[in-house]
Amino acid sequence: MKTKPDPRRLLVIDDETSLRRTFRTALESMGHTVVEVANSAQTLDALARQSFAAAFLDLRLGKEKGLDLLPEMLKAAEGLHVIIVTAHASFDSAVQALRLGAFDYLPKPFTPDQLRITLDRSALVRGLTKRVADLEEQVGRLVPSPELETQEPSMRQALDVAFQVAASEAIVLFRGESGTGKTMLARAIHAKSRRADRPFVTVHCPSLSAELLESDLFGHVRGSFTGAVRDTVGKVEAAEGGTLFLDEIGDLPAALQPKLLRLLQEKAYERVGDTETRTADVRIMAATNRDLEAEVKAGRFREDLFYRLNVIEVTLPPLRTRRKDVPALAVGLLQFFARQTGKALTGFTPEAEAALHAYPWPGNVRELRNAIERGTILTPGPLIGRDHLPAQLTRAVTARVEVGGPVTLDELEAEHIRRVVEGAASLEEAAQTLGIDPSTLYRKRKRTGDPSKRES
Ligand SMILES: Nc1ncnc2c1ncn2[C@@H]1O[C@H](COP(=O)(O)OP(=O)(O)OP(=O)(O)O)[C@@H](O)[C@H]1O
Repeated sequence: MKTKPDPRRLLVIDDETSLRRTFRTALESMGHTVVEVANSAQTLDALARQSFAAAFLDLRLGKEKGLDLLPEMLKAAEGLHVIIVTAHASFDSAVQALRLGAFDYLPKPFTPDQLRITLDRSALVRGLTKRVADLEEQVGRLVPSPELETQEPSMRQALDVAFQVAASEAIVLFRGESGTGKTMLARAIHAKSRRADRPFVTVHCPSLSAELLESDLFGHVRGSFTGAVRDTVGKVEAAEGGTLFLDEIGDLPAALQPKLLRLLQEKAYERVGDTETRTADVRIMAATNRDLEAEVKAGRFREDLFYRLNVIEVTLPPLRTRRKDVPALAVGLLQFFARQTGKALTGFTPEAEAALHAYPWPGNVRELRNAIERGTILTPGPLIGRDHLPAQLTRAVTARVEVGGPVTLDELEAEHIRRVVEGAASLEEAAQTLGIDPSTLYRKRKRTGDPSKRES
């Protein structure tokens, strides 16, 4: 079994004993632990036994070549920083080693300072790599993974179009009410495109004045307006190689519309206050919950820009028209928030399920997400009950639950118990009114997940 990674343990691979000694003296004086090996077999054996922060590899190892060993080392110890060392420094071998995955290149003879600088850089990169991995994990815990399965034809169609164009460079315009998942789907398309490992940058069109939005988008040069104290990169440049997502495009100020059109058509733009024309390599996606055709008719949105944007249209249906998807979405969100809060939740009570089903969800998936988050926090577990959900959901069902109405006996019983408990001073009193004993009331309330009154 391998030892735990030790940030100070280094491997020196050199066939000359005297050079290994020189390395050892210099590295040990810097506080490192050194393991010396002389050939490829010993190297691979050492890598199988121990983890190293970095390895120094001589390009000439007697009859063996360091460049041949390098790929095997990287296979044996993924992410290892291999620093190539050679007296026969040549630009070609350096480039070849770096291409093969070497971390750095050190020509012999080197000074202790050169050694230290290379190792400092290696430690810095290792620290940053770990930080990025930690942050990615944290972000993963903050954002639920998108539920991309659907039982509703309108959503199926939207997803099909979206994923058909994912690999292309086509401009995509997402339409649909607020909270239907336009941003989520744009991100999912980006993640499936060849730009996936480049940035996804969002611009909220309504949040800034025309002047600030222009600077936010295209950047500005120092002195171009009061407060512009240094040259600043815009989001178009920040998204270089990736995707620029223009949210609420219907709110793009008229003054900026021709500039965006030029960006779409020619990929060209200038920073505010600059004369230099720059070119952008970005894929554009945009979203709107407005009736853009009406905006065009009213003269608020340029027709040519509308047609340029509307190449591929993906319309996300409101949640009230895709009720069959509510259970899967709700379960996915419950699992996400359970993981986030560390609670062992298994699902919903039948009454909570009925409430989720009956509610029209005017705020769409965003409202569903918030409702489930609330339920996850409020339930003592393992089920989310109806009363852990926001009041508007309960009201919607309560309004439906009437004697003689289209409700099940279970729903009627649960509602009757809830109202009696609400009006009683204690659970004993409620049980008496209901004609059952308190333990039966306790069991029934536990089943329906009604926590509105504590046991007295
Ligand atoms: N299919 C889905 N699976 C999981 N979560 C989803 C899904 N669709 C939307 N959400 C969640 O719902 C919330 C709203 O989604 P999103 O921001 O994409 O909506 P939007 O249409 O862009 O809203 P707005 O128009 O207000 O910007 C987000 O928290 C998102 O994570």
